[in-house]
Amino acid sequence: MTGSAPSALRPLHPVPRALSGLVDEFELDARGDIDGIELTGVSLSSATVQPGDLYVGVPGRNAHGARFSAIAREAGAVAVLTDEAGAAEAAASGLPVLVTPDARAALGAVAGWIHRTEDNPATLFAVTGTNGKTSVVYLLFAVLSQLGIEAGLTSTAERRIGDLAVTSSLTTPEATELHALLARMREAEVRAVGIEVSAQALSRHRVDGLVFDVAGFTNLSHDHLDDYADFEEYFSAKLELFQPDRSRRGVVTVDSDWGRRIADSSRIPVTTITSDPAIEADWRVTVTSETAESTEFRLEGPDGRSLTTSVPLLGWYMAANAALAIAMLVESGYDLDAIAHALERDGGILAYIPGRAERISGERGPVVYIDYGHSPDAFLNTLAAIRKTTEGKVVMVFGADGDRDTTKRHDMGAIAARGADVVVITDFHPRFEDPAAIRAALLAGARDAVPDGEFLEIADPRSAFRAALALAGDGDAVLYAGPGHEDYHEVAGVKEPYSARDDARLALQEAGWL
Ligand SMILES: CC(=O)N[C@H]1[C@@H](OP(=O)(O)OP(=O)(O)OC[C@H]2O[C@@H](n3ccc(=O)[nH]c3=O)[C@H](O)[C@@H]2O)O[C@H](CO)[C@@H](O)[C@@H]1O[C@H](C)C(=O)N[C@@H](C)C(=O)N[C@H](CCC(=O)O)C(=O)O
Ligand SMILES: Nc1ncnc2c1ncn2[C@@H]1O[C@H](COP(=O)(O)OP(=O)(O)OP(=O)(O)O)[C@@H](O)[C@H]1O
Repeated sequence: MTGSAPSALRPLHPVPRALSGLVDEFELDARGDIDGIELTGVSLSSATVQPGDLYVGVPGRNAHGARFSAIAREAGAVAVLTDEAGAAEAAASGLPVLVTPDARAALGAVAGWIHRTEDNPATLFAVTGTNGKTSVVYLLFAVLSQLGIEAGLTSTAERRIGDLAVTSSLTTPEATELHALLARMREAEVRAVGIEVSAQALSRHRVDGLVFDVAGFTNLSHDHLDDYADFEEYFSAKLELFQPDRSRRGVVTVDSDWGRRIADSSRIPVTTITSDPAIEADWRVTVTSETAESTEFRLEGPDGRSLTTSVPLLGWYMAANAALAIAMLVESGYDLDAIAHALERDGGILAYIPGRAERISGERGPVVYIDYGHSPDAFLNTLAAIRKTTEGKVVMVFGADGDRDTTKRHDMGAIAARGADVVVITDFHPRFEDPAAIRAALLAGARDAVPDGEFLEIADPRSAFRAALALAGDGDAVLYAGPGHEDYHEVAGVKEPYSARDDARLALQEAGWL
């Protein structure tokens, strides 16, 4: 049930809005004739412009978007919104130009106006945190569907409306895509939407123009320190979601100091949740049984009510994620007893999360998981969960992103070395970096942690996975961390087709285990 083509979902029947109305509403400086022009959409990239769109040219790392105004016009754009720096290039396209001091900052409200997002009756759930966002969004979707509610989601893996899905490019879409998606969801009568909100999205105005009904926080650990100067700055970006201009209510996991700080510093009503018996919170989750196939847990609420259910997913943290999803639903007005009834009827939460500790193996041979975890904390948790349900040895295959936070590599290597019996280091999206240097950094972390550990270095991921499989047998587990749901491998700017899930299935067939 993974997505199809990587295209955005837009409304099928947009109701046009007058360009002059936009100018008045946002007091824009209009240059050129705007009379009679109607807008049916808005795009931040010339590559995604559709006829009737407003093209928005913002400055980027590589270029000013206004440079692509002529291409946008050829694709059907009817006007350009940009800043003063882009105005001349935008005007050269011959389109009318609207100027505003910071076009990216204006974008959320503008996209919301064009797509009439305020008319959307859906309940909006936002999920943030370093790990678990995608999982919570899918768990929200699953429980809502089991309640008979038409649901939608946007995640790192896909944008989904019921059975319709497209592959995602960013974790959180740009405001242009997000508002269009919500308009499409309104057409499909979606009543509730789970939205994965990255720190980058908050910092870059991607969720502007929305106020979420309930925001959820999972945790904070080492990641994205290429984008943020330090943890404090990364934390501040996430904290923004728990303020009145972004969300109405919050449910915050207080297992860590970061969570407690969010709960204390937030200026919206916050309900707390924990899976740590030593911590006080409004909601408490206790894992009652863990197997390779499923995790069962009990959730106790603030008013003495509780439920016991299970997720068909590996690890205590999936129980924590499911409990967070349920608490968010209750905070938005759904009844805990109704949720308990639906889950009991169905024998637990019917969730499928693409590429999150996804079990690829069958009945015979080692248990093989493909996971999207690419941070030290994700490695720690997934390895601990696999260790708990594995009698034999644990073999781990992984690499690290090129051109992304380099400071986490040493810890990733060290945690893998400590948690797995055999570690196979391979390439994972080296992008423009030297792949050998990335592997060396991971190996150094592994060797520093476990000097006499068993480490293999195999650059080609296909060969690396097969080498790992050759070392495993019945009762053992192989964890391939990093690629998750993805269907490409990015080397020097080229995305080569590569699905770890498909390749792992093929390797299991070759080995006679599938
Ligand atoms: C560092 C960063 O955030 N870059 C984003 C930025 O790209 P950029 O500044 O490099 O853009 P640029 O190439 O200079 O182009 C400038 C403008 O011209 C437009 N353009 C450019 C070329 C062209 O032919 N036509 C055209 O219209 C671009 O759409 C852009 O609006 O603007 C682009 C358009 O919106 C984004 O796609 C791009 O995100 C890149 C892909 C990215 O990787 N972002 C990461 C940091 C990110 O946001 N990650 C989080 C992950 C969170 C998690 O893992 O938890 C996320 O939410 O996805
Ligand atoms: N609540 C949690 N606490 C700690 N680790 C978790 C938790 N949930 C998931 N993980 C780990 O993080 C990995 C990534 O999970 P998930 O994709 O749900 O996170 P994410 O926040 O969406 O990350 P990304 O935005 O990079 O996709 C999982 O495979 C698991 O190893």
